Amino acid sequence: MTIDINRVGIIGAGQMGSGIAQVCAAAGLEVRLNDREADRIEAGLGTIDASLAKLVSKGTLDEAGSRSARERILSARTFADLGDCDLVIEAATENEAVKREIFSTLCASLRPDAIVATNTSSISITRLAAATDRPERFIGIHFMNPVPVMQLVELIRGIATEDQTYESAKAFIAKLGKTSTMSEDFPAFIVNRILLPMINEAIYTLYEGVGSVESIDTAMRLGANHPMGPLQLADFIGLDTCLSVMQVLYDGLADSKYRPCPLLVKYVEAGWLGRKTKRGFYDYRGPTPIPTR
Ligand SMILES: CC(=O)CC(=O)SCCNC(=O)CCNC(=O)[C@H](O)C(C)(C)COP(=O)(O)OP(=O)(O)OC[C@H]1O[C@@H](n2cnc3c(N)ncnc32)[C@H](O)[C@@H]1OP(=O)(O)O
Ligand SMILES: NC(=O)C1=CN([C@@H]2O[C@H](COP(=O)(O)OP(=O)(O)OC[C@H]3O[C@@H](n4cnc5c(N)ncnc54)[C@H](OP(=O)(O)O)[C@@H]3O)[C@@H](O)[C@H]2O)C=CC1
Repeated sequence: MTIDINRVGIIGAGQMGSGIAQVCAAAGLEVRLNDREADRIEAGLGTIDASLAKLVSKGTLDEAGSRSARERILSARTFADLGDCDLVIEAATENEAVKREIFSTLCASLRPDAIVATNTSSISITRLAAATDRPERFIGIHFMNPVPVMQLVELIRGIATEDQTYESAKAFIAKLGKTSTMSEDFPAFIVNRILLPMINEAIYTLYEGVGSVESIDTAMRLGANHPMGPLQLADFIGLDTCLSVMQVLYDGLADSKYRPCPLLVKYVEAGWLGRKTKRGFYDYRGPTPIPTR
């Protein structure tokens, strides 16, 4: 029997957590948004307001729909505030230690029948499940960025995930009006197994001087019809997340073809993480993005 998901908790109010909160609320679900700092939750709510306003200005959503969606999202300062949720989705930083720590403290606050999910881009679902008290009710629910716009959600079962958990997650995604696909639990699943090596290769292309930031992005936008150039997309995803995914691929598949580009490592070490820190392969501090190389 599938569990009908009506109340969703979200941990991590960054670009993904806020987007997931928004689409859940817009679909009529009650949402509790958590982060480790109150100002992060406030910033996440600000992102949601801006995104809802964009949808209203495009005529995709009316004012009343936007207001009622926003009212369905409450701040959750502690994990205890997630205690009445049917599903909790972790969307914190792409770092296994951070996620394991969250799961090891979260579960005691939840109903025994609640489903726990992770939005990880790459990390083993089976390993993360082992940090919970309910591996059979744990699953990967991997949304794409920007969540309000992208149609796909990857579902990834760990070794212990029960059919009922998978079917409940599938029904939840259908309720959001999105399309789910099933990926096996291998490093970075399907989308990022293919997308991130392409982005890493674009960074090598820059590193080796084959082209500038602008020529690489223009080449892929106009020559391969990608909506964003790969370096623009890397900045959009977050260079820290890109590096973490490449490291998971490199460690998990033990193949040198996944070696993270040293230039990517350097940008992350500089704290130039892309749009979220206003500098990456482009500098976003002025009115228009300027290539940094
Ligand atoms: C790393 C991982 O684990 C997995 C991942 O997510 S990988 C990343 C996957 N995502 C991608 O590859 C995104 C690639 N980029 C794109 O598809 C497009 O550039 C984009 C949809 C992001 C923006 O499209 P664009 O045409 O350049 O810009 P823009 O015209 O501003 O936006 C297109 C539409 O989306 C809407 N939109 C964009 N961002 C939005 C947001 N955050 N909230 C609400 N609406 C938004 C715009 O209002 C616009 O709507 P209309 O078509 O109705 O006018
Ligand atoms: N960016 C993308 O395109 C995509 C990302 N993902 C995945 O989604 C997840 C989140 O990514 P994204 O939203 O981009 O990252 P962001 O950096 O935008 O947001 C992460 C948020 O999690 C918070 N956080 C860190 N530690 C904790 C904790 N212990 N408890 C609660 N909150 C915490 C961070 O706070 P602080 O900043 O203070 O550390 C930050 O607010 C990652 O697993 C990522 O791989 C999946 C699909 C696409």
